[in-house]
Amino acid sequence: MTANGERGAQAPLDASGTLPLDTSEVRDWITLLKPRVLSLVVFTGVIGLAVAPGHLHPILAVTAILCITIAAGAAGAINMWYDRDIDAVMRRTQKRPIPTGRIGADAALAYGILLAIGSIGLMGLATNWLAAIVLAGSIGFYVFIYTMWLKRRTPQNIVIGGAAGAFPPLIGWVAVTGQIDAVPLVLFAIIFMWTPPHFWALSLWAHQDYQRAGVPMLPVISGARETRRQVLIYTILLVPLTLAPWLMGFNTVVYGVVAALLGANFLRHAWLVWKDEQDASGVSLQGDAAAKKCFKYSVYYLFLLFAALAADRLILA
Ligand code: HEM
Ligand SMILES: CC(C)=CCC/C(C)=C/CC/C(C)=C/COP(=O)(O)OP(=O)(O)O
Repeated sequence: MTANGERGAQAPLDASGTLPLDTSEVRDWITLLKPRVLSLVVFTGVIGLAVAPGHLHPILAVTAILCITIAAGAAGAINMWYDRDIDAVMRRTQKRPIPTGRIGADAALAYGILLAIGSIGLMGLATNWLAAIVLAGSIGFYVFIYTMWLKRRTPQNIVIGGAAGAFPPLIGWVAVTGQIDAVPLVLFAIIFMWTPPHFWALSLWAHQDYQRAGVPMLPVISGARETRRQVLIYTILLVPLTLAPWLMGFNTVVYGVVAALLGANFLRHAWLVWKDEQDASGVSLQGDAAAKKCFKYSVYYLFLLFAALAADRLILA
């Protein structure tokens, strides 16, 4: 690898005469799939599949999860292809494989498209074509609606476009049942409502990156104070919604109590973001410590909430 991150001409052959595996190259191709974000996307998909009524052969269930993983990764790769210009400007993203030249833009696009087509086709063959259609819809939503249309146009980009990340539990459910029911739509709505506090908490300290790249995220357009207010509002809307699976009789009161406790803590974090010591324009005087904690908690929160929902449903309900 050269100093600017580009690959040298040829990797040397090892003693057996074969090309040694370049692990950094493999890592770059994995990076294109946004593996860290994938963890939660796939986890919520697994839960949707696990709590759905009916039976799917274990091999087909694993295949369905693999398809959700590959599809979400493919969407991430196409997102990185399209956003390569702004990724090169933002500090958080400028070391990604395309802006550094370690992977060519065309190769990344081809990779994303191939994985997307492969995952949709395999999902249809392994489970049912409704699951494949919803899977295709979620890739399309993330790529066309969020990445190519809304992200660079409106601060509401993540509210509408963020719905892409809410699809996985619905896809998992449909893979088992072949139909769309009220419960997976509630799970969809929970992630939909969770995304704004998740992202806007982060955007409070990452806004300079977005400003530099010309991306109209909420703090750039409406300021930090309004962003804090929106974090709190969406968290207030989210918490009662998480009680719906219990109120609908899908879960027991045990889930209801766990959801309320996890939600109370999320509300505490959102309240501290709102109350953070600020200057006149709402910029934190505490290095955005409250927003950083709120963002971190948002990730644990969704993991724990979905884990509680599945444990309660599979063991108690
Ligand atoms: C449009 C909606 C969303 C936006 C703009 C967004 C943005 C971000 C950003 C910028 C980060 C931090 C840095 C990074 O890892 O690249 C992040 C982290 C994360 N996001 Fe989101 N996110 C969104 C929706 C989601 C959804 C729907 C999920 C899963 C259900 C999710 C799961 C995660 C996880 C698990 C992390 C932590 C990754 C780590 O450990 O670093 N995000 N998100
Ligand atoms: C099943 C399926 C296809 C799901 C796909 C949905 C998906 C990958 C959701 C994650 C949402 C996300 C990471 C948005 C950030 O994009 P960004 O472009 O704002 O983030 P960046 O600045 O880090 O690139």
